[in-house]
Amino acid sequence: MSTTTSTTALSPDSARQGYDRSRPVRVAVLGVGMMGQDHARRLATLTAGAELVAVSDVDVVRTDAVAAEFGVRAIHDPKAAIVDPEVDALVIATPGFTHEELVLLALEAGKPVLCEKPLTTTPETSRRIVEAEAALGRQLVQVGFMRRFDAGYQQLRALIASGEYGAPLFLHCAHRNATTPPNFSSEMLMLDSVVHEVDVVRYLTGEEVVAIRVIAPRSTTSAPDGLQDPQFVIMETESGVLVDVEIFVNTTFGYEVRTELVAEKGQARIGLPGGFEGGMVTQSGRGWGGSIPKDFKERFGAAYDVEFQRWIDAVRAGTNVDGPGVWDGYAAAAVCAAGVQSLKTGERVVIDLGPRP
Ligand SMILES: NC(=O)C1=CN([C@@H]2O[C@H](COP(=O)(O)OP(=O)(O)OC[C@H]3O[C@@H](n4cnc5c(N)ncnc54)[C@H](O)[C@@H]3O)[C@@H](O)[C@H]2O)C=CC1
Ligand SMILES: O=C1[C@@H](O)[C@H](O)[C@@H](O)[C@H](O)[C@H]1O
Repeated sequence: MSTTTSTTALSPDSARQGYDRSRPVRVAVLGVGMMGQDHARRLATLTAGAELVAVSDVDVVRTDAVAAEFGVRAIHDPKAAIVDPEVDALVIATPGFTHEELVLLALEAGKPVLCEKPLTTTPETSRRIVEAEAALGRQLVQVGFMRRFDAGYQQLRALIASGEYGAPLFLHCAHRNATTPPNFSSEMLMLDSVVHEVDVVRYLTGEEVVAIRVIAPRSTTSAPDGLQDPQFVIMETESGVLVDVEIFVNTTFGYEVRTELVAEKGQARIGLPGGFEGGMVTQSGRGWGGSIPKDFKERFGAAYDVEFQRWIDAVRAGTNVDGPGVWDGYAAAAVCAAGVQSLKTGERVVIDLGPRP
């Protein structure tokens, strides 16, 4: 049964003390659109040690409908959900531009957060979160860069780290979506989509991205008017690994995320049909073929599952984060902002992250 709460009394002391670890972590999901509903289902049905207790969305009709579906509380004011004494931890799945305010409130309430990517949409706002968490003196915020939990990316990282193939030289990436939601802007190809490759490059190489250039080729006729799609992104890491990303978000046919490593003594690829996304390659008669995932929920479904389980395990263990944190979110935001600048000017833009608190 769902109940409706519009405001809840602040209880910062009890929230700061953490929760009773003998029971499941009581989680509220803020923003129950496409991803939030998927995460709510994950928490309600799959993640061990978690209990979905509430959902909250500025769209109150949606809040009530999703709450009723899962039999949890509908909290109409997302800020009230953050300080609710019966909520131990939060998943933020609202649009990126809302993340700063919600994450800062969660930090103030002393509650662990799994915030969907991007951490925020500008380096300045992400930096404020980095500083707020540093001032608190403990990690509370994990960022939803789920590719770090994908078996393919984990294998590729281990291969690079082993040194067996020598130093990495190039990473060739392709990131293709079938279609985009309404209002998807040219900047969002960088801020919403390539932000994943920025994180992947940092995760795979263990290096920061120091420069970026974005080239705007001819646009596909399948893209809405005015949308620069595709784009070609070139990044350089600290040691000079060169990364190219074809970002193409209106392919019309399906979802593909590929990464190819070229190293001194070997090469490796992930994301091809039959690879780690679970696709199958078939041969029969005189034909061969495979299937292409429909979208990220299919391609990275297992990665989101692992991401959530490890996050809940970390919250139960009191470490709160087991994956990318606020610095990773900030670094990605800084690279993406430079990418947006480069898209406008066509120039190579150098990135300076400044000191890490
Ligand atoms: N990791 C991944 O692969 C993916 C991550 N995302 C990320 O997930 C987040 C949500 O994306 P979608 O689900 O696609 O968006 P969506 O538009 O489907 O849902 C967002 C929901 O948030 C609600 N909302 C807006 N402002 C709010 C606020 N201040 N407080 C509470 N609710 C608010 C909206 O009413 C809506 O229901 C974004 O950060 C996006 O970048 C999205 C797709 C895939
Ligand atoms: O995060 C995601 C979306 O927001 C984004 O729009 C897609 O391009 C990504 O592939 C997906 O993982």
